[in-house]
Amino acid sequence: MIWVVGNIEGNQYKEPFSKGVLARSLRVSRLGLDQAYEIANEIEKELLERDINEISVNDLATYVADYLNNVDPEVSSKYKNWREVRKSDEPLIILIGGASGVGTSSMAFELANRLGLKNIISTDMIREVMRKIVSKDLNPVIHKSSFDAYESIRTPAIRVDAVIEGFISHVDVVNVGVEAIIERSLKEGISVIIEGVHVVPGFIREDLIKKDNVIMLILTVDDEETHKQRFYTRCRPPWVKRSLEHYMENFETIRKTQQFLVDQAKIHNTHVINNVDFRTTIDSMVNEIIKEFGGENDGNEESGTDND
Ligand SMILES: Nc1ncnc2c1ncn2[C@@H]1O[C@H](COP(=O)(O)OP(=O)(O)O)[C@@H](O)[C@H]1O
Ligand SMILES: O=C(O)[C@@H](COP(=O)(O)O)OP(=O)(O)O
Repeated sequence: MIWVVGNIEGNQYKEPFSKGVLARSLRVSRLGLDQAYEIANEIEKELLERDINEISVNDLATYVADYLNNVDPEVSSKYKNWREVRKSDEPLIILIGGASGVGTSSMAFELANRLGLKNIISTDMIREVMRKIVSKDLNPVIHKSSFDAYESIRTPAIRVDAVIEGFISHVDVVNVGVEAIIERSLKEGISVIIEGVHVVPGFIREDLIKKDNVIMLILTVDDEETHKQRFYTRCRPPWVKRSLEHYMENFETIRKTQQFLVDQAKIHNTHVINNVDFRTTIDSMVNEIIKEFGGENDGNEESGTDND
């Protein structure tokens, strides 16, 4: 057996080498699951052949990076960059916004897998909790979808655009919950991905969004027809209870909310990714995250673990 030795706040710990843990940490470098396991397997074999039965986390990381360098230097560099990011004592707060149907939940799930993060919070669920607390009479807009919230605005104000006004009122309320999750995650040191239509540039408090360990990404589907198709695929499985009709009837207003999100992203310098191809989107997200969190590789490995 090989023991991996690490250090947390001056305390040494030892754990058995796990191919599963190593394979998961390799996935950030765009390796498929099979290839990641294969490489983890090979590395274990090599260590055993060299009679290494105890290795520090840092030495293991260097070993892995060197091994990967022979497989593909780009993969090795991604691995090293991500480890740089994980050296930080701060949790990562990743916010993924996008209009209904563009793929925020699918991409959040995939990203969590790639980065080995364990917490994903959907803003739809935050809204659901709020609906139990705030009655329909008191705040009708959050009892609707973001894109048809305008139908329940009570005040007959003079509106430039009712859909956007409804969207803003809707997001503004749910945003209180989003901020609470960010605050709690920062306080507890828990990395989290928060995803959904209620993640909108310009809405989250400046002091939170400006933190070095908080990043926001906006997904879009620029092509209308592709966007429409996403609702078909999403509603196809027989266990899905969401009505396709609801989204098709409101498709134009959903597109309007997307345009609003893009405009807001421009104003607030938020990165926008056109989510067409699954792998390209994930790669762009990983690259942005590594860039934002200062993981540019200088080639020097020191400390940190991958198991957040
Ligand atoms: N890049 C992509 N390529 C193909 N299908 C995708 C992609 N991203 C998401 N989808 C599919 O589109 C549908 C909507 O995605 P979903 O994650 O539910 O969107 P959202 O949470 O933003 O409403 C799902 O069926 C999902 O599998
Ligand atoms: O309010 C909205 O726009 C959608 C967002 O959810 P996704 O479509 O992004 O999952 O929620 P809905 O009311 O359809 O449950």
